[in-house]
Amino acid sequence: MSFDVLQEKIREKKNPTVAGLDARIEYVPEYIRKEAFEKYGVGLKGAVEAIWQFNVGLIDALCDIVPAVKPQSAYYENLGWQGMEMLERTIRYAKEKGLFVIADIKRGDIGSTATAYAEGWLSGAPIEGQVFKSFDADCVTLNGYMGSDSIKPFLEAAKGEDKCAFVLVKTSNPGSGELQDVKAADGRTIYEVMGELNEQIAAGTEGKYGFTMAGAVTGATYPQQIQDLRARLPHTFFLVPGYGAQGGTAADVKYAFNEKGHGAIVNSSRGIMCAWKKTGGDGHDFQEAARNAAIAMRDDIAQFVTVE
Ligand SMILES: O=C(O)c1cc(=O)[nH]c(=O)n1[C@@H]1O[C@H](COP(=O)(O)O)[C@@H](O)[C@H]1O
Repeated sequence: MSFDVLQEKIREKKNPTVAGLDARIEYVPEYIRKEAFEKYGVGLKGAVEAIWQFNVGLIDALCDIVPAVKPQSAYYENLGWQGMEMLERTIRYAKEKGLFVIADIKRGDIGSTATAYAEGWLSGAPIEGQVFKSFDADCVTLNGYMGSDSIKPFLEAAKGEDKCAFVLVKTSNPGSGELQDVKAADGRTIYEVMGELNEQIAAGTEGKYGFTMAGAVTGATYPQQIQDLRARLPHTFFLVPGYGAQGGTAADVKYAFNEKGHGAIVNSSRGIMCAWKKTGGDGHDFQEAARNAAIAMRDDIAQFVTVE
């Protein structure tokens, strides 16, 4: 329960950032792609092998720098069942390396269906009186805009396992204001209503750092809204995507943290995975480039936030 496990890992590494594992085949250096395609042919199987090699390389290069990784399910789903099997392997490998794994699945559905998702991603599937785990992530992202009954089954599944969830509140994309910034009858914006509902749903699950097991996604591209949400939601841990490739800066994300430098983690996916494309090399240096980009991000944020 709560975000204590993640907050501890952040404190150990003095680094409140998470590396996204969102590989498209064109992000993988050519020498890795070539070898995989020679072995398995140009197709889904070859692409899965190439991305697996890339993920292992990234995890090895980053595991002593970042506390967490966030694979986005879409980049595995688009390779079919072989992609999903590789996602399961990636999650297992990252956990073996001591990383906290946030499975970015953005799910949300009626209670019975949400329970099935929650079993698959968090607690395991109950079969003939036994529980069988598959993806076994530490945390998931959810789209809770269907309401509290679409979130609660995930919190139920996460209970007793030191697991948790992030619920979309104010997202980083350009269209996020179309619905999320609309004012409700009581004058609050929809994202404020969502954030407060989410904090209420999980009330009572606060851990030693004071955060409940239901975190919130607050995009780095909307710093004013992050500031608003930090003030409204003192018990909510924030996932802040949108740093780097989407234009968010360290000065923008600083508002997500409390006075102790706790309560938030900032994501970068393309900025770390694709760093090798900016070194002028042919990709053989992808691990060093990713590592340097992760260190630069950590040091950039440290100019504004000190994690106590
Ligand atoms: O839930 C998320 O992680 C998420 C929410 C959001 O509002 N915006 C957002 O970009 N994301 C995810 O964060 C990652 C951002 O990737 P980069 O822009 O490459 O750093 C992707 O995996 C997105 O799916």
